[in-house]
Amino acid sequence: EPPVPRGHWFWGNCIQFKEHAVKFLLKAHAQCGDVFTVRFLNQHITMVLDVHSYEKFSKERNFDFHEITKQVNQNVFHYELVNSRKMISEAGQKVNGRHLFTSMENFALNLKNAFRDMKSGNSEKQAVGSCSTAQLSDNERVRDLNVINSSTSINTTATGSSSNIIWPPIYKENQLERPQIIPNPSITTFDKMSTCWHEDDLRNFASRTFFSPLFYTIFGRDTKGQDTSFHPQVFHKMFDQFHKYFNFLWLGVPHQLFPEAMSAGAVLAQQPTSTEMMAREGCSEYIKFATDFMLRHSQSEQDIVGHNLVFLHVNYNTFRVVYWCMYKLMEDAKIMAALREEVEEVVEAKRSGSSPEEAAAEFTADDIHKLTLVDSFLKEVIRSMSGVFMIRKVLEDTVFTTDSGINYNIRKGDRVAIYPPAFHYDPEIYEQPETFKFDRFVDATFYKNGKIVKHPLIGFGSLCPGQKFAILQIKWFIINLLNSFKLELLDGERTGPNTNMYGHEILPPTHDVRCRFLAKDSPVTLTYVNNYGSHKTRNL
Ligand code: HEM
Repeated sequence: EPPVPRGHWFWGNCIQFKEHAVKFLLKAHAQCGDVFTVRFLNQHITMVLDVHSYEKFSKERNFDFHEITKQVNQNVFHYELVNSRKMISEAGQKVNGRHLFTSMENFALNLKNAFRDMKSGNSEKQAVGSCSTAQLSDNERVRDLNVINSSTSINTTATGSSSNIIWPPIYKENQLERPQIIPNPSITTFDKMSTCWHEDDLRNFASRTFFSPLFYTIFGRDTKGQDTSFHPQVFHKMFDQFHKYFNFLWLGVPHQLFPEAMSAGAVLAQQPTSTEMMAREGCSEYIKFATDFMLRHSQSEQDIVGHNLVFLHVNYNTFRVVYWCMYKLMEDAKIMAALREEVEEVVEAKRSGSSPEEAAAEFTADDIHKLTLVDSFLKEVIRSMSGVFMIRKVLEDTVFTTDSGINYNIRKGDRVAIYPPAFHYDPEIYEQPETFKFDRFVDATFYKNGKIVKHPLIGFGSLCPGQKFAILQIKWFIINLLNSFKLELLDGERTGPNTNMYGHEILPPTHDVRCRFLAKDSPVTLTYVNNYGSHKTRNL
């Protein structure tokens, strides 16, 4: 049986893990070997800390991921997905193959709009939604969404005591009784932001340039063009608040202990009905498929709300990576200069038209992937910031044979995990793992125990269906960002990953930083070209 590292008689290894998961696991590995079992209160997780055993681990049929997602869905988002294996496997195809390119095309359009709005000042119109108390149940009536119109802050508060707020909200059987989201008339416009530098919190800047297009790519836009509480900036703010408690919630600690998470959850539950959602312009194929699937399996509107939030939750990882990309570019002038040079060179080579106004450059997915420094930089961000478990439930007593041929008896009912951050910070695989080296992955091969590591970067686990889409989105964002903006940190502003949050797919920062940015004059217009031919053209 795998050995067990020493821990507290009651907490097990909780405290060591919370202090610094990677340091604890690397130390336990040195003492116990490649496979050992840690204990969190009464839950046992067997860690397979051998990078060469990754494929065997991923392919072991008795190690099941669905039991884990079921736990997250129930404990955090309060719903159960009927026929979940089929649903995830079929929905996952909606962001892969030819769908990858159409999804990307939608994202690129939304990104273009977000950048255009940033420059014209439109993105600073913060839509504000509040529920009409006449239309709401008692539980919903206590929520009042106040969004302060400011370039730097959105303040969403729930009036009434938090104990009045119920998460998950209780809907009546009639699906039309879902909370109505009403248009909010208070919209403020701001001056154009071109021609001068603007200061902002990095989260806010990243939210307006990246989270907004991400949100619209998933949920589309209201065809009537109404601004409501179902708005990217409101959801971003609330998700941030909700996510702080994610590790506790999925382990099963009751929501009631976290009033802040409950009030955020109550706001996040205010979504269009499934019919309204599917009619939204640009609603993703993934959401449409999943909603239709769930309706066919007689799932409730509340279940669909829960699923929408799970989907936003997985996409939120992409936002977190983008935050770190922006930060790392600004933190080191050398990195900024090197990536800017690579992007400008490619854009210049591709640009057409003689005057700046006519200048345009087209990129296919292949073109995007050819930028080797952008590629390496993104991998380095994922290496240094991922915090996720690749965790499975053990369905049957299993003899697991590591790559080096050692057998371990793994018990049915336990959990078993690979911990990618422990590989990502293994000094034998990565020289000076604590140092951020943006070009680390250029033409690089990594070794452990003298053998090539086939999968040195495991930030997406083995099952994430969104990996290709996320990578393409982020690279395209970086190219557009460098093409359109100059950006820098304000003096003395520094942050780092919050290592108390290991367990999140991508670590959040310990605190936010202030930055300033300047929209470039007449940047080259960048267009993403769908390799498979635009679905928009095909539909004509
Ligand atoms: C940088 C961005 C992302 C990161 C770091 C990330 C990471 C992960 C990880 C670590 C897992 C668990 C996989 C495993 O244990 O083998 C996962 C699962 C999943 N991810 Fe992602 N992900 C990202 C973006 C996305 C996007 C954009 C989508 C959708 C378009 C997505 C959809 C999913 C889904 C549906 C699952 C659950 C799969 C299942 O239940 O079988 N992810 N992701």
